[in-house]
Amino acid sequence: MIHCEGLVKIYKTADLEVVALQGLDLTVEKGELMAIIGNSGSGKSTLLNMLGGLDKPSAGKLFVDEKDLLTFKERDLVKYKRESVGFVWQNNARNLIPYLTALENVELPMMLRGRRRRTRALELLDAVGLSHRVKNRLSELSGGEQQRVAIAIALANEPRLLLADEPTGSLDTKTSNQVLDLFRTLNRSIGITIVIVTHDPQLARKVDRVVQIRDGKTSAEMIRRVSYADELSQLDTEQSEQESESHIEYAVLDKAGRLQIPAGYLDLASFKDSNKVRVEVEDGRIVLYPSEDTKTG
Ligand SMILES: Nc1ncnc2c1ncn2[C@@H]1O[C@H](COP(=O)(O)OP(=O)(O)OP(=O)(O)O)[C@@H](O)[C@H]1O
Repeated sequence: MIHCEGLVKIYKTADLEVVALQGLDLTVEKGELMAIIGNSGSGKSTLLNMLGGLDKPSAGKLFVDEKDLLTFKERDLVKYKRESVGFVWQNNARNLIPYLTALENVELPMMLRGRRRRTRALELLDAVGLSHRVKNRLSELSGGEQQRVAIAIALANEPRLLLADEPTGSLDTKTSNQVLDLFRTLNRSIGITIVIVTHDPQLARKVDRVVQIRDGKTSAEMIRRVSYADELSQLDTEQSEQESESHIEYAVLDKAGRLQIPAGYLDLASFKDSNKVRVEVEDGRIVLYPSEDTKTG
């Protein structure tokens, strides 16, 4: 569904250049529900903007649904944004119009495409669990309910890809969980591919795969050992796993053979004061040893 290779984004301001993405590789399968995590400034929103066609990469490859976004003309981008992707933002003022009802808010993007709307808008509001609130103005809804309307709007034009930037950032834990469960339900029921950018490790636990970005590059991947549905059923029978056991962490090995050692591992005394490691192959494994240099001084 998504294939990025060596993606670079440089922002040029009056007197400086910021390299927000530094050769990022990422593949997302069709129908995946995945999260991108990373510290502030690591490049998460930049990546999401590239995936959504809101901004153009400076270099690299970016294919979504086998379409090469780097070759898109302005007209192709408008069509892509309108038909292929849906967005959900943390700040739902970006998605919603407060003085319109929930129903009118969902109808609006469909009107812009000249489509049959009322029935579909009602279906969408039902799908996000808001059939009892269709006539309420946005200003009369809670934060979680507004975010559900935002998700219904994002789905209005039947996109194949849903991009969410900190969608639970302004919600309390219980409401965040409900919104996340909704993402999961939609992912399973309509098979839509969902990419969520987040700081929230709890949110990251609820998806099948988490990709970590550091300094504009993918640095690690956590892949769920047990499906989320299985984990929930285990919770019911009180055989819950430890948090740390729900995902396996992988370091990312890039095409040039570069590997980023996970944060914390290099704090081991034997590795701490050297910028070299000895690399050996043993029984089909690649093993890293502290370099001899450290021992000899
Ligand atoms: N329009 C822009 N012009 C100049 N620099 C930018 C622009 N947008 C982002 N940057 C810079 O690019 C880098 C990556 O920013 P980005 O917003 O993608 O990070 P992020 O991981 O989403 O951070 P956060 O979690 O704080 O939102 C930062 O150094 C940021 O200051």
